[in-house]
Amino acid sequence: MTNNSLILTDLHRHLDGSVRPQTVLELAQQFNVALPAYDMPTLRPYLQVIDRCPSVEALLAKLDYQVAVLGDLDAVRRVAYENAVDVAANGVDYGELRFSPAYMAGPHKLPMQGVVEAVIDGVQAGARDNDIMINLIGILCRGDGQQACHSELDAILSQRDHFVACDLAGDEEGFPGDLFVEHFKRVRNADLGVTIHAGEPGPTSSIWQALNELGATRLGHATRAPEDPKLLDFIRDNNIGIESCPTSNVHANTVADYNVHPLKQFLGHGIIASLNTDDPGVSANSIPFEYQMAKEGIGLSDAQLIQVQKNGLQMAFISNCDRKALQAKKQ
Ligand SMILES: O=c1[nH]cnc2c1ncn2[C@@H]1O[C@H](CO)[C@@H](O)[C@H]1O
Ligand SMILES: [Zn+2]
Repeated sequence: MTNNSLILTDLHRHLDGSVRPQTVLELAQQFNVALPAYDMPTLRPYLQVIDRCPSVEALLAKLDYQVAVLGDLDAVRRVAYENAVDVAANGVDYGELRFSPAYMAGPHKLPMQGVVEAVIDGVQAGARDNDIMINLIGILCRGDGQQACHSELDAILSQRDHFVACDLAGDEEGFPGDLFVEHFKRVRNADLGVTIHAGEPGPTSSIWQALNELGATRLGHATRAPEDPKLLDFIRDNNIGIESCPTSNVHANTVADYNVHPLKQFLGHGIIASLNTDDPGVSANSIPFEYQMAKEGIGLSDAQLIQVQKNGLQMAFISNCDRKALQAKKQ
């Protein structure tokens, strides 16, 4: 389903939502973390979505196991390294991994800057060993509130040169984007890109807010964008990239099924939308699986699948020079 002569990307993948189940189990034993079970068949349904969750919140609750086991900075480095290995194993040439320093540091009260450094270290080593290019996106966890998000941003900016962008994730309805205008001013002043989780499950006003007030040039999900035709036009006319994650949307019940996923409509509207995994640790998905479902479930044509793959490279938070260098690898 993917085209080998084109660069394959995964631009929306939470590093702290992509911890291998086996690693969760091993780290839990290492750090004496209580789990509902210690054998994989019994444990798996707690860690991963079996059919679907009733809501985004229910899906996100499953992620908590993945950070509960991060007992020290070596554990953080390990999951970061394994993330890079797993992205490469998906056949991806260029990946963007995002993570929340506060979410990862929280359970064992690790130093946030140390977490950032350990992630950088692990991802760099994994990318080097697997001959793949990976960039990092820092996440601000909306649910922690304004003050905590400023501290989280401090930790990210302490290693500014190792990031390409910042994102806002978590509880979109409880903590709307208006609370984070100052944070994203700081992000833009640091010359970092902006992508925002919006319109999943929040209303179209949340997407407008991300674009107009936070300065987003990319959107995570935006599954509710089709409710407002003017918004779709705006997204197309301003070359806003949409990071679609169909399996995650079906699992979180923000889209009823693949065959009603808006990706097809985005592409039909001329919007730059790409295919991504979101949280493979809970969804047990991969980039090849997303392309397969885009064809068989969403019903994209072969030409649309090629367009989606090209869109990934076009939307990437990299320079045009890097884009050309990546594409040259394939020729
Ligand atoms: O699909 C999603 N929607 C909104 N927030 C998410 C999603 N997946 C993960 N996170 C959030 O991202 C941070 C970890 O990277 C956590 O805040 C988690 O709740
Ligand atoms: Zn996400």
